[in-house]
Amino acid sequence: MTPSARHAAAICILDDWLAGAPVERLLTTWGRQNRYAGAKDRAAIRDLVFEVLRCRQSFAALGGADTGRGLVLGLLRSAGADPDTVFTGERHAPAPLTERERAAPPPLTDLPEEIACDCPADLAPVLRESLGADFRPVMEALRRRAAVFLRANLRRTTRDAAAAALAEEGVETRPHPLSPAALEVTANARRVQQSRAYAEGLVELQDAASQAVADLMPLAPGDRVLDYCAGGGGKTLALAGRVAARFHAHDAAPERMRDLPVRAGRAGVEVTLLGAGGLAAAEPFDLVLCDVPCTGSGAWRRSPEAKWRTGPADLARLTEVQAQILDRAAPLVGPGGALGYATCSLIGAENAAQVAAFLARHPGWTVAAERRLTPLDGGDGFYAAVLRRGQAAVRAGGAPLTHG
Ligand SMILES: C[S@@+](CC[C@H](N)C(=O)[O-])C[C@H]1O[C@@H](n2cnc3c(N)ncnc32)[C@H](O)[C@@H]1O
Repeated sequence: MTPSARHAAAICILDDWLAGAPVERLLTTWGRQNRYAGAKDRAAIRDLVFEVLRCRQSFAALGGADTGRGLVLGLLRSAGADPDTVFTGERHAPAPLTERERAAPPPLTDLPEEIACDCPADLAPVLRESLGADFRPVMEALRRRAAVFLRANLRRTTRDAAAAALAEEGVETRPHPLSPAALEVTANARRVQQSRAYAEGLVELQDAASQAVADLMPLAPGDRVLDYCAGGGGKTLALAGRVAARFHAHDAAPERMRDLPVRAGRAGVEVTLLGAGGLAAAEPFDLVLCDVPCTGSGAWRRSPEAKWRTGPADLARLTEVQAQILDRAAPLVGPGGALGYATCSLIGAENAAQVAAFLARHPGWTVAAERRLTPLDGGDGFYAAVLRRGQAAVRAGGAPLTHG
């Protein structure tokens, strides 16, 4: 496909997305309906669509319309490309620009801050309040594509040996400071899943901040561990990469754990899946981690669709679910054990305020460790806390914590 044809495909997909369809379904359907397009074309179209979604508001302003054409025009203008090289009207290319579309766009510096930095209007107040002085730089960081991170499976290899194995297959990486297991892919990320290192369980795809969250959880050999909101098991496997313990995974939607047995097999770890009925028989645990459902605002670079489809009503519903999960998980923690709480959110109501509300409902629990990460730290935005019954509070680095 020519670059123009790829942009034309992105315009169609974006129009359908604006009409309400989910982006992943649109991309899959487009691929099925256009079999002539090769893997490189599909990847390029996906990249175009995702880049637009990360910057929807500013691109709509630059392109003069919140439509597929307007957004792609805004994308080209933002990149300093000449739109006439794409909007040629030739076969499979978008129609030439109209006079109205040719009108000079407003400079980005003249746009309201929330539009210029692509912050959704509905959640802007809570994001501003939660991020303080970091609001603008974090929102700017969320406009850019996220790096690809790997977690070296330290039960099978070292980080250096995993990097060397990947390099033999052309995948270049460098260590990332957020976790002792984290590697940032610097070249040929698309080859990772076909690599031998991946097939043999030496590495897993996992954001570096997500790894840092797992690192914060207290864990000793032989511990009984429950990942209460396990989903695909990213956190379970990151914990299992640290020590030989007894790992259990649960999820209110058990079908979300369907890939976990295969991933655990590849990593060489054993994970027992527990349904709702199995929890009571398996407790108590030394660590119960609640990686709760959240707005995902810390991961909007990877899931930019959510940025425009999550609002205050979702936030209210999610904070209720988060509180319920903590209340249900806390009794599963045995004496001397820990309750872990994690979100990939940047919003205080889902993070420190959620933990503070739990402490208010459950006298005797304290915060033993806490960490807040934003994309300015390199990975996704995450919040994590470790709660214990009746212990003095210390921050992850050892400094005392105060809670209002
Ligand atoms: C953020 S995702 C988990 C991601 C996963 N821990 C990982 O690292 O790959 C949150 C998960 O919580 C599950 N969930 C939602 N409500 C729940 C509940 N009441 N109890 C347990 N799990 C729940 C969802 O099905 C979803 O899989």
